[in-house]
Amino acid sequence: MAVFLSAFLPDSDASSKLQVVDEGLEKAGTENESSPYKLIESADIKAIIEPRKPFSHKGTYGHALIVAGALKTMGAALLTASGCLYGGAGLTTVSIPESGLMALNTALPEVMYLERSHLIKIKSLKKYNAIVIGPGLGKLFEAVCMMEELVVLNVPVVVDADALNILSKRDDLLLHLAKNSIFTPHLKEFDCLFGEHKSWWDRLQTGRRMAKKLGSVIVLKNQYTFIIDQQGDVMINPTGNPAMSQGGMGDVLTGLITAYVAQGYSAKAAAILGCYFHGRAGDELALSHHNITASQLAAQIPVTVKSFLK
Ligand SMILES: NC(=O)C1=CN([C@@H]2O[C@H](COP(=O)(O)OP(=O)(O)OC[C@H]3O[C@@H](n4cnc5c(N)ncnc54)[C@H](OP(=O)(O)O)[C@@H]3O)[C@@H](O)[C@H]2O)[C@@H](O)CC1
Ligand SMILES: Nc1ncnc2c1ncn2[C@@H]1O[C@H](COP(=O)(O)OP(=O)(O)O)[C@@H](O)[C@H]1O
Repeated sequence: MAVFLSAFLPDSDASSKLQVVDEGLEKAGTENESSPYKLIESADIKAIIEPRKPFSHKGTYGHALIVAGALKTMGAALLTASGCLYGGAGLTTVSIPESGLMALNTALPEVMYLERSHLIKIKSLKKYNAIVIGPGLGKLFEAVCMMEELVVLNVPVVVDADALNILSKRDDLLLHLAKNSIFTPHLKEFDCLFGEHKSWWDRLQTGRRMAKKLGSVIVLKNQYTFIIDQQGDVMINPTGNPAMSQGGMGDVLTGLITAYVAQGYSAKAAAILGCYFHGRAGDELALSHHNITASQLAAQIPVTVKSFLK
């Protein structure tokens, strides 16, 4: 049965109505004329996800650093940290303003703290297996400097929210960010970064071109989230629902994707796993909840992954 791309877009366009979406990620190898648009299926996730190993310890699952939060948006940093924690990273450290320290220790005692001033000690950042910057960070001069430091560090990063808005004004940073980074914009952030678009079809084509140019993965968030890989192929995430439309939900997704990067998955695999389980956790909760808070969703993630693996 053919699935058409227009079914996954909030608007339709003559071009999108003609595009067929392959079901499953592995179609490329089995059909002569494969489509660049692929629908993620549970079999694809089973092929990617690895069970936790019997002889393992916290070091096995990586150390994630989250650079996020400002005085009035500290919650975004905490939600990102909870996504990372519940996503199974071995160790999670957040770099937030000192004013958030008490909230961090109260809400998430498993998470460690790194002073903002230590972010300029580039060598000390090399020990992290995954770094994310942006949620609730603000656009102040300090945030721009942190973005500059991460470009100098030249390691792949997960870039979200305010860090995306900073990059939208700094092509020099955007183009020099390490390849295999992951960008996680919603519609407004995407258009801020790459220019206004009249249709979702146009937005997707820009996403494909930019993912190739940057050599990175773009996670274009929407009701159906599009994961665009370094070759410009588009993976469509089928999970998620309107009960999830509450603030902070994207911060949890960002933390979850970062957890998978810390655990050693490739940028593409981490983005696919993160989006799929984020939406699936929401779908499970929506069976008994009219709406879902971001914190609730984070706590559901290990339950969802466990039941999926059974
Ligand atoms: N607890 C905390 O600390 C939280 C902190 N947060 C942090 O705050 C920072 C700024 O966040 P922000 O909400 O002010 O700006 P932003 O998300 O850019 O939205 C601006 C406008 O864009 C639109 N829009 C948004 N999403 C859309 C979508 N999916 N699809 C389509 N349109 C969408 C929408 O416009 P409208 O559609 O209403 O015209 C909206 O009004 C950022 O760092 C973030 O991490 C939040 O995560 C919340 C919890
Ligand atoms: N109706 C919906 N259907 C599916 N997913 C949704 C829906 N509403 C929100 N989401 C998901 O929630 C997240 C919202 O992200 P974002 O807009 O960045 O939130 P925030 O900035 O508040 O953290 C995205 O991953 C999006 O796919």
